[in-house]
Amino acid sequence: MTELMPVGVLGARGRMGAAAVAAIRAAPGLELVAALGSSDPLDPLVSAGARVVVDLTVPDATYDNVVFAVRHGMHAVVGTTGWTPERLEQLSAVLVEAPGTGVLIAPNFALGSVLATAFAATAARYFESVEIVELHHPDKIDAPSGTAARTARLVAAARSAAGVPEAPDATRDPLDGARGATIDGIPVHSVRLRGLTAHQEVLLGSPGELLTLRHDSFDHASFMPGVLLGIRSVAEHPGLTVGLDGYLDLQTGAAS
Ligand SMILES: NC(=O)C1=CN([C@@H]2O[C@H](COP(=O)(O)OP(=O)(O)OC[C@H]3O[C@@H](n4cnc5c(N)ncnc54)[C@H](O)[C@@H]3O)[C@@H](O)[C@H]2O)C=CC1
Ligand SMILES: O=C(O)C1=N[C@H](C(=O)O)C[C@H](O)C1
Repeated sequence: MTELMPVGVLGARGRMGAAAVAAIRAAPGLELVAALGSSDPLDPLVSAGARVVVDLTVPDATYDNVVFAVRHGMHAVVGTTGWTPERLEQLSAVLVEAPGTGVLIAPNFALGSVLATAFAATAARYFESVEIVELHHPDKIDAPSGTAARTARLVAAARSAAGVPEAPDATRDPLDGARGATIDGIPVHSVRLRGLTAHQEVLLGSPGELLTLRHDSFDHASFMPGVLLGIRSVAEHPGLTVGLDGYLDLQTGAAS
């Protein structure tokens, strides 16, 4: 008989956590052994024998949760936002002490979003201007979204590698916030609106043309295939992987 993979979920009573708990329960080959909330200690992950911990909590808690998992020999699949380049560096140092342990930090588990970000990075060097608009439900606590931050960083890196000059912008003395936040030189605008779930547009403009790359998650179901792929693949990817694209061959769409 094939052994089931024991999985623990942190943030199990949140929007994403509750959806992940249901998806794991329904997934062949996986066994939910712990479903913990904000007031629970983390020890049950260890006593229940979780091999993979899924973190879907809040930016303030996620780093400590992941370090706990790694130090106890568990792999981690993380959807929580708030991972700055400095935090990622700190986590990489922790992982050096735990060879063989894998951590996936995935700002977005929806395949369409992962593809849209990759397309944006590919297109970025060919346009004079790039701006990002992300639109979410008003219960989201972070802004800009983790997806927008990662998209901006990848777009900026691609433009810098190709030697693209700064985007033109004649604005003088704007009202605070009018031009959005700036991540690595890319303007990012955040909308919070009742009725929305998770949406992003990358606008790429050159004289006489506009390319819009838009992705919409209408339901948390969009994230679950990516969560399950992360759980099933993380042990085969020791060290730190940022972005679900690290587990995909985007040329063929297959899991690597
Ligand atoms: N990577 C992806 O595809 C997605 C990522 N997210 C991100 O996931 C995170 C959670 O989002 P939602 O579920 O919408 O938020 P939510 O607010 O509905 O859920 C967060 C849950 O975590 C719990 N929590 C807080 N601290 C905790 C701790 N130390 N241990 C255990 N549980 C703790 C809260 O009580 C709450 O139940 C956010 O950072 C969000 O941006 C959301 C959707 C998709
Ligand atoms: O909070 C959310 O809802 C989402 N958070 C992630 C992010 O910040 O990018 C992923 C998705 O946009 C939904």
